[in-house]
Amino acid sequence: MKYFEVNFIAQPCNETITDVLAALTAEIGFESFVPDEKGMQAYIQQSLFDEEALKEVIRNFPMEDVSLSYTITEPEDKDWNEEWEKNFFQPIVIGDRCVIHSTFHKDYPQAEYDIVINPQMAFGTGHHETTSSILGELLDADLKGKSVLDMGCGTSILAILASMRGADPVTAIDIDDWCVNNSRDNIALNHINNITVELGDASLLKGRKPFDVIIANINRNILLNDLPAYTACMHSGSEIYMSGFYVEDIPAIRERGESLGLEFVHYRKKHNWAAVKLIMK
Ligand SMILES: C[S@@+](CC[C@H](N)C(=O)[O-])C[C@H]1O[C@@H](n2cnc3c(N)ncnc32)[C@H](O)[C@@H]1O
Repeated sequence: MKYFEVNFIAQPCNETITDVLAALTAEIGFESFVPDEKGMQAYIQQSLFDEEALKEVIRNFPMEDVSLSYTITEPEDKDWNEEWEKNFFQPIVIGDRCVIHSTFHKDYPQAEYDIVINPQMAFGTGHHETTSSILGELLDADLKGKSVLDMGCGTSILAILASMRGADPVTAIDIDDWCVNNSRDNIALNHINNITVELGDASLLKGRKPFDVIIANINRNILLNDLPAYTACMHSGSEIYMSGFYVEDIPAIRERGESLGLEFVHYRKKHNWAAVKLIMK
């Protein structure tokens, strides 16, 4: 999948300004944000990029006396995570029960669930707040014998933990072919044989049998848009765990869910990133 890198310069620049900029650009499809002392780099899939919407965000930026400019570049479509993966991806332990590491890590803590991930270009090493919050939910959930759908599976880290915790069968879907290929590699690395990986989006769900549990860590706008397709694949008592948005987005997600027959159960937060659990009534 091809991305644009947008390099924002903010004057003045501080953490509040880059946080607000990240929240507003996330609403128009930007996915990852790297703040620095001058501003922020942000990444968006080329197919989602709308420069008019970006100009609108800048024109209506809600903080006074902040000047924002940007340049757009196209990062090479290659395994640009490799350096990061080799140099910075350290093993991580979630909830004292689940360790995530890569094949090149030789020394890592032991835990009840041991997940091997070679992320390449796919999102999902467990380090991001949204992934670790949903991993925490999966560690608490009763998944034995339950059918699980992981929408926006990335590396399939969530699908893999669900399977290790007894979920069966598991379906993992992602819109990005890199993620689908990477998921298949990671599933094999973990010797799992009940996860089916598919390339596509919510339109693949039409006419499917209900899932007992749905996980979707994507972003606010895609979740708001695709939630009707997800709820169409739920039965009374099915659970849905969603993340990829900020705490201030919870009311919008909750309201959308409730209008589709879901009941809000609870949320978790990490550094202002939210994860919610809802149940079909
Ligand atoms: C934030 S990552 C989450 C990855 C992984 N599930 C995790 O929790 O770490 C979101 C993933 O959703 C995928 N995605 C984006 N839009 C999608 C859509 N409309 N339907 C399905 N997947 C989508 C992206 O390619 C990306 O892999």
